[in-house]
Amino acid sequence: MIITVTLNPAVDKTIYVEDFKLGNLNRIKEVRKDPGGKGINVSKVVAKLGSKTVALGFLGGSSGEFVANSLNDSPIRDQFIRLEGETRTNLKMIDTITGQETEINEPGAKVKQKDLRRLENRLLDTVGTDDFVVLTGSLPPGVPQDIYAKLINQVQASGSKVILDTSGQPLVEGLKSKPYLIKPNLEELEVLVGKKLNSLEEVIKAGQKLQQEGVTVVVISLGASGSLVISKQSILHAQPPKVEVASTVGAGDTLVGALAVKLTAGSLKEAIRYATAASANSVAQSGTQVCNKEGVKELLKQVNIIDKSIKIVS
Ligand SMILES: Nc1ncnc2c1ncn2[C@@H]1O[C@H](COP(=O)(O)OP(=O)(O)OP(=O)(O)O)[C@@H](O)[C@H]1O
Ligand SMILES: O=P(O)(O)OC[C@@]1(O)O[C@H](CO)[C@@H](O)[C@@H]1O
Repeated sequence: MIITVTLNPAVDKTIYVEDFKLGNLNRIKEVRKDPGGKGINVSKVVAKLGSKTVALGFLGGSSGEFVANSLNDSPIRDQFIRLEGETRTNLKMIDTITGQETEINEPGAKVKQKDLRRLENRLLDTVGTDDFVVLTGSLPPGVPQDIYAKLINQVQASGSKVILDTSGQPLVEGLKSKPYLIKPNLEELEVLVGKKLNSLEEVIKAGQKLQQEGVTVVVISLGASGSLVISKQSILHAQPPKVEVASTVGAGDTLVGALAVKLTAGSLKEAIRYATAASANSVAQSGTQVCNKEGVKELLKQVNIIDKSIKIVS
């Protein structure tokens, strides 16, 4: 089973503006609302691909109800803890002329100590000995920076594997607990290593270092350039097919969700092939919509996997 934890979910409000001008009055042409937050998106992917998923985290207020109602209409099992505060609304703006996407995310509702303890207990009650647990997204106010580190230790002690997809200090702390898989994007990796990475070789070296420090699989996502998958056995560059971009919001979550589904049954190479097709399919959907099985199937043959292992001397 794939269990996701979204400590800071959101209603993603996507607004379409024609020729956005900073500092001027801009009028919205169209609005759409989707349940969001990284772990929720991962659960949406897992459900679309036909696997079982449970979603945990915090929800509150009318925005929280909006998210909960959409989960109820899906096969995702809702194990969210209800908070007194209001689940955040994250603004995603698309300029219909340039296609440029701008994201403005709220900090999220404050979490109390007692709610955090309930979440920890619920996660430990839910996790078995052979699950994937996806810990992902930013932390809302009130949650300590080392929460993911703590949850990784608890979950992995039970035999299940953790996929960690976060950034900044929660990622730095989380790495100390050696999660099974991490998926930083290039910018998050550069912040982590404290320098610009100017070539694919430099990115690979940085990923190899993390792998040698104890992460079994390091997946570095590179937007339209695909992803690098670094493990002890291989270094793969997965290149996606060209698609018409509607929204890249949730592309990384789709990569993670599809990887989790396919890693339970197949090789890393086939898992990243499938996940690359899935995330390309997700960027072709508007708002925070994820992939669909038929669309993924159509793109699968167009994914290119290059084995970089032979060229790299570590
Ligand atoms: N324009 C694109 N065309 C095809 N595939 C894409 C495109 N953009 C992203 N992808 C796919 O989606 C994956 C994840 O994208 P990206 O690196 O932007 O993740 P991210 O920054 O974590 O995204 P987010 O935080 O919005 O979910 C990439 O590795 C790639 O396979
Ligand atoms: O503020 P965070 O937790 O870093 O990211 C939250 C978020 O931007 O990530 C998802 C896309 O990956 C969206 O659904 C959501 O709004």
